[in-house]
Amino acid sequence: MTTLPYQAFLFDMNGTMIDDMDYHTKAWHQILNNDLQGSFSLEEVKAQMYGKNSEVLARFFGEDRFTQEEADQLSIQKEKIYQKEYLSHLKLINGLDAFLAKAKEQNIQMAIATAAITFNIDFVVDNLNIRHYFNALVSADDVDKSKPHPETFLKSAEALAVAPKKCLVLEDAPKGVEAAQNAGMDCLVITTMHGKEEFSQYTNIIGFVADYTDPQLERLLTGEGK
Ligand SMILES: O=P(O)(O)OC[C@H]1O[C@@H](O)[C@H](O)[C@@H](O)[C@@H]1O
Repeated sequence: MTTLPYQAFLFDMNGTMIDDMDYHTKAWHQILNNDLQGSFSLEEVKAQMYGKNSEVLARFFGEDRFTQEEADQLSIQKEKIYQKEYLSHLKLINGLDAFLAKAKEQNIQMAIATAAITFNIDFVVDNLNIRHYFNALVSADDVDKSKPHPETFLKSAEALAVAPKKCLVLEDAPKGVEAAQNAGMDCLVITTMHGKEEFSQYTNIIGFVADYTDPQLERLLTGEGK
């Protein structure tokens, strides 16, 4: 029997399972500038919007600007804008449906490990009818610190009862790859929003793919090498 290189796949969600990061950038841009009277460019927003929504708000306006309640309200407000704009475009990245089905057949444990709140995970998994593929869902609501802190990935590995070394993280963002590296996990990068050159400082990357039809992915499901 061939041994598979990884026992678990930990999927980042936004930008990795669905190609929606432009919609997050625009929703943040609207909240930060129109509702909160900031003056941030789309480029600044794109570079700084990683992690939990409360962390993003603190990064732009400082730790003391909002109470937890205000931050939670702004977070929901931002996700409602995002969901309304993105809904008619919502679909899995090419080839992911077949990849999930094959991984499930091979008994690979799978989790969604995201900085998004549960409200957005539900929006994605229920509209796309893919909840049954996942053995664990770890959201912003489940961790103290989000990416690049390793907590999201370590909690996911723990929930699946798989050692970090046996987990492969699938990510699209540099801060997510950094979180995987901090968790002692290998990472496969999906180049939806960030180019290969933006990841040069990381040592845990096993490959770059544009989508899930890339033949490189076969070896993860067949056990031929790592
Ligand atoms: O960890 P993931 O799945 O890439 O999600 C990240 C995004 O999740 C969104 O909900 C946040 O508002 C974004 O700011 C963040 O970049």
